[in-house]
Amino acid sequence: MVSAVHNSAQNESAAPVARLSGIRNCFGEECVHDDLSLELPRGRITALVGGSGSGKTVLLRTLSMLRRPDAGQLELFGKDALAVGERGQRDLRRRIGLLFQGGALFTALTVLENVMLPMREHTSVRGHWLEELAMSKVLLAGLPADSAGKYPAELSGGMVKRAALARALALDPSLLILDEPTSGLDPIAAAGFDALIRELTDSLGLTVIQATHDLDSIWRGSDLVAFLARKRVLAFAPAAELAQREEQELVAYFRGERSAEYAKLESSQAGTSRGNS
Ligand SMILES: Nc1ncnc2c1ncn2[C@@H]1O[C@H](COP(=O)(O)OP(=O)(O)OP(=O)(O)O)[C@@H](O)[C@H]1O
Repeated sequence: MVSAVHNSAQNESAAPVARLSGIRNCFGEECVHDDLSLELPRGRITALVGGSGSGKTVLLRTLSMLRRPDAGQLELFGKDALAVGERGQRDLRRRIGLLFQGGALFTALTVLENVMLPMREHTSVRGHWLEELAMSKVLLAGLPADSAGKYPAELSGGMVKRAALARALALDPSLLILDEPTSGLDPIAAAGFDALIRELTDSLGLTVIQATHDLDSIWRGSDLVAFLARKRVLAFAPAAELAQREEQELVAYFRGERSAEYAKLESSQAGTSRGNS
């Protein structure tokens, strides 16, 4: 019995955190995904990229069990997420931290109250322990202690994202799912957010998938890039590898005009920082 438990723990740690295969998602006659497959390796940051409308958000909703696919398999933490029943799904959801576009914080609650909400709902921690635990998440997300008592409207855009991240971390998730976390942030705040995600991934052993259009996040903030096109994950590899591929969508994305402008900016910044050093 002990060794069976041990083996099952070992299997889980070797398996990908999430495995999607043969996924189809349709809205009426229109299918956004068809025969889509993807595996998220443990402890890595995956950037989910693709043109507008390619189905990044729908894929993240599928992965977080907010949307049941029309066909295909979804395995989370080694379990068949579409067959585990309501209670099983609740247990799996607890292991996922979500940060969707806009932050989606409750505006009538302070930052600390927002973070305490999922803790109240899913744990038996109460009283000052609850406050302390929530405070530890606020600090973990890189917010100053005095932001805990503030309302979302009193925070900058970057702080709202961090507050939403603190809430996503509330239940100590193993998988963090982020939908365009740096959109609307200036480049410095965005770089700070990317660095924080990297730090948390490394120190907490998180697995992260983030939909993004941000070239900095793709190149510097991720280990792997899942490129969505033709209703599936057309390619899954580090950005530098994808930039060498010849499929027309990848050429347009990684070697098109926007990329050339980015490369120019990168080399001028590198020149400036060399000049400064
Ligand atoms: N609830 C829905 N009902 C009908 N169609 C939907 C629904 N949700 C998404 N879609 C459609 O699915 C397609 C993919 O949408 P999705 O939001 O996943 O794209 P995206 O890649 O995240 O785009 P963006 O980069 O612009 O955020 C779009 O054509 C969208 O209109």
